[in-house]
Amino acid sequence: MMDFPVLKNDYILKAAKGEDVDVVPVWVMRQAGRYLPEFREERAKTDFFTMCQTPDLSCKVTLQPIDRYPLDAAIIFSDILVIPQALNMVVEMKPGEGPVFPSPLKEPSDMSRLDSPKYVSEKLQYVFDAITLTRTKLEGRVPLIGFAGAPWTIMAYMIEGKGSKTMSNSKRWLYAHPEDSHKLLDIISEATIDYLVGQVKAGAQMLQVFESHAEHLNAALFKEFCIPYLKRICDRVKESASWLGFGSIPMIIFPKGGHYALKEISSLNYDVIGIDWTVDPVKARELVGPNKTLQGNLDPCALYGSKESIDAAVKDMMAKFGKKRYIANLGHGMYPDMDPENLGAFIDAVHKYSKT
Ligand SMILES: Cc1c2[nH]c(c1CCC(=O)O)Cc1[nH]c(c(CCC(=O)O)c1C)Cc1[nH]c(c(CCC(=O)O)c1C)Cc1[nH]c(c(C)c1CCC(=O)O)C2
Repeated sequence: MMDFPVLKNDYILKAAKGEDVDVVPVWVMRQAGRYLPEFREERAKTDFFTMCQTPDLSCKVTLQPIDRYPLDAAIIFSDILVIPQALNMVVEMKPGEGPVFPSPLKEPSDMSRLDSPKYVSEKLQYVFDAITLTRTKLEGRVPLIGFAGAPWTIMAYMIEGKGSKTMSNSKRWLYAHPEDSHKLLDIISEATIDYLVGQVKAGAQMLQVFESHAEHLNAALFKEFCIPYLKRICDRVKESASWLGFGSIPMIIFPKGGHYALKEISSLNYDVIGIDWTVDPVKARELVGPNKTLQGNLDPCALYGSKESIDAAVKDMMAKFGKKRYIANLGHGMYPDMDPENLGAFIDAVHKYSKT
């Protein structure tokens, strides 16, 4: 096990475990990103995936929001789509368009193009190196979060080849090729387990699994095509981390648009459930019960409002969540055209209402 600087702020780890904290911890999704001028300056010089593959650059932009704001966690700068890349698919980041796969999986026979998940950890060593470097450079200021996409979300990208309004290509697989869908989800899950365990070994102190495409499914599809894989990932990663001497690694599941599945998800071993802004925090608490930490859920677009309106929205949000078993966050990521000052107003408001 590596030797890292002593952790000075463990609020988020405590909140994840349900321990009492005197302030509500806060971080935001996409906190390292284009809304920050210092990120855009780096990004202007280097292609997106080259940045991900260069530990010095990944570390540098991961630390940018930590240097600027009193956040309670850092999240490693990378992308969920490094898993399809490690399975032998080409993914490019097109300006103004987002990620694009030039040759997506069209039919189940295309799965023969995929490499074995056995080699994923070797191929993603650059992420582990970025994590180790960043954990060192953080000097114990805050914990470092690692992450991966959930299997359905990754499968949908591999089949659609880009963002999609309907996900009808990938959903066609679920209805027309259920067995092959399970085969693909199994491959992605095995890759993801090794990848997340590798992140823990490299220094990640908490993990988030992004089920960003939950909104396209329903309770029945989620139960068949998501739950078993989310369960396998959580149980196997926790078991390996514990066996390797890292104790109980806190894990967050973020099912974006998955309001219909919250109760089912609460039966899994994730410590934290992230909710998007469409879910009422009081209803979410009823659904998941008292033994899970909730994370979220301000509408990111609230950051387009005035500082006063952000303050009022945070006050309302925090009254609904309460201060126990709660991690403050947005209901999804920052957008590139947001004012960095307004993120500061969000974080200040969380601190203000977490004290009173
Ligand atoms: C679906 C998804 C992806 N990537 C990710 C998800 C899950 C979260 C979600 O639901 O948004 C996860 C992700 N992507 C990125 C991070 C870094 C850590 C952080 O949150 O700060 C994380 C955790 C950096 C990024 N990932 C991306 C950027 C912007 C790309 C750029 O700089 O050109 C960043 C900073 C690109 C990306 N990557 C992806 C998309 C759809 C896009 C385009 C979005 C856009 O253009 O704003 C796939």
